[in-house]
Amino acid sequence: MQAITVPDHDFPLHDLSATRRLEQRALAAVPPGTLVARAGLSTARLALALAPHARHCWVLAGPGHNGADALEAAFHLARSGRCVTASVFARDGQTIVPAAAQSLQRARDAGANILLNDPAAPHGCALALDGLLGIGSARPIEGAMAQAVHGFNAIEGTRLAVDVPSGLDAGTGATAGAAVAQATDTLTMLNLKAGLFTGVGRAHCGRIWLAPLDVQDDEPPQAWLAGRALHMAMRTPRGHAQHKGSYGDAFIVAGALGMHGAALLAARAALSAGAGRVYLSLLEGSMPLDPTRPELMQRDALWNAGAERLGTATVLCGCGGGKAAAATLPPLLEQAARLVIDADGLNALAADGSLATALRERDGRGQATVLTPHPLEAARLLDCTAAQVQADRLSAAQRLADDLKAVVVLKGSGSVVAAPGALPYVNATGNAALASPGTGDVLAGWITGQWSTHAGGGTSLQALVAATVQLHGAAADAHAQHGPLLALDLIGAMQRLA
Ligand SMILES: NC(=O)C1=CN([C@@H]2O[C@H](COP(=O)(O)OP(=O)(O)OC[C@H]3O[C@@H](n4cnc5c(N)ncnc54)[C@H](OP(=O)(O)O)[C@@H]3O)[C@@H](O)[C@H]2O)[C@@H](O)CC1
Ligand SMILES: Nc1ncnc2c1ncn2[C@@H]1O[C@H](COP(=O)(O)OP(=O)(O)O)[C@@H](O)[C@H]1O
Repeated sequence: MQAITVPDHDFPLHDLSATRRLEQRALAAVPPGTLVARAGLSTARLALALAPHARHCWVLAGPGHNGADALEAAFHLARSGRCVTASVFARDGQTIVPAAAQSLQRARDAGANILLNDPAAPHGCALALDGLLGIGSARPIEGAMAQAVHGFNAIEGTRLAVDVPSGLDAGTGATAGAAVAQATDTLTMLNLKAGLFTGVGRAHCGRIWLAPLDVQDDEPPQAWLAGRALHMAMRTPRGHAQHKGSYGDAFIVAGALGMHGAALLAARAALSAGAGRVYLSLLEGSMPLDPTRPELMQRDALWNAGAERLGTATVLCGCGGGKAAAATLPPLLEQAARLVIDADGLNALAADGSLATALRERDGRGQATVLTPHPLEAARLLDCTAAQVQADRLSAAQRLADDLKAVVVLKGSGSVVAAPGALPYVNATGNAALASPGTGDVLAGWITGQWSTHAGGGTSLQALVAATVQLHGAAADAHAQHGPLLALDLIGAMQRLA
């Protein structure tokens, strides 16, 4: 059993079809009941480690194998002297699976109190196990089972989800319905399911643990949980004889009236990421020199700098750019060798099909592009709703990457970094301290600066972007106990970790 935080190396993530194939092969390889026995024992061990002093335990069990795992854990908890109430839920006339019936009998024989369709939480319980639904969750949870979920969520203490928090789609990280378990810990079996790490997955799972159940995970992955090695690979030492020209020019094309702060955040982030020279070109109005960052240079209309300069620079367009961003895109799409498009640059792309066509054509000329949409910006690009994007973040990001021939960061909890024809990364760092204005500008600026320093290197662009997303989140994780992280402070926090 291992806690999954940020893995050292990229860790395979699976969708539910691959999980089912793995489960079926594993079941066929061992005597009946073996996997449920292992899952139940692992669950009980983790529960006792997390809540060693809990006397009263509440085990919620559904009619399927998720319930069987939980009832097997109930047996071990009762046998270890805990006072266990196991509430089993099944529709009228529905029989629970044989494995669950066997474990139920063992739990009852060990002294557990068994209740049927009773959602009331026992008094004084400091440990609750959610084994209502796992990967077989098929529709919104209703009725007594929904009440039990709400009762589970109200337990003050350890709330351990078995395999998957009930009501969460472990393939996508979306939920159906209002009743969704809110765990403090989730012990997932056999493999890591992608939906535990993106969308609302992390919010519902709490800490994530993996119990491989002695089964070799040999299914090809559908995505990677980004490992720490990605960021480490970006930490290339500066050569003794290198000069600022070795780290490239970054052009920041951003900042409409009233939004100059966004432009400044992006420019400062590009500078802190290591770009050799950072030039800021405001889209509207003017701004005095930044006295605390005199290294920044301002230039007019850099989008008209011509093919020679744009062809060697790394350019960011967007970041508080307002409607003025649209007019800068035709020359940038045609001439910029390396182009990051954020915020209003993305909205301009969504509004004008000819810009999207120009974006697609860049790939054929060997010009690379990074797009950094949040879910609503992604929805505009995909011509759907933000809810539809959030319903399956991995495939939304992949569709955008494949269609627009760009590396795409779909931002939010568990950011997805997709590239055409490659498996997406899911980022394992970050938290709601990042839900503060301007942190996206910092991300876009840092990607631009980082890319500028690696412009000639062999690192894959997708890996470089995923490494920056990881660093951005890690800075927030280091700050997690201190409330929102202000965007300017985020730059300093990233610099300390870089
Ligand atoms: N097989 C093994 O040995 C291993 C299995 N493992 C474990 O098994 C889990 C998968 O088990 P599973 O396939 O039985 O599905 P599971 O999540 O229990 O749910 C299906 C049941 O729920 C019902 N149901 C569905 N939706 C519902 C709703 N909204 N509201 C109410 N009921 C609903 C549905 O019946 P229905 O009502 O749809 O007819 C069906 O009865 C997996 O997550 C892991 O924990 C692993 O430990 C490895 C070893
Ligand atoms: N709950 C969260 N968990 C992880 N990352 C988050 C969370 N909320 C926001 N973020 C990150 O913060 C950044 C916000 O970007 P964005 O929405 O563009 O904000 P802004 O436009 O104000 O800069 C993104 O990188 C996003 O992934």
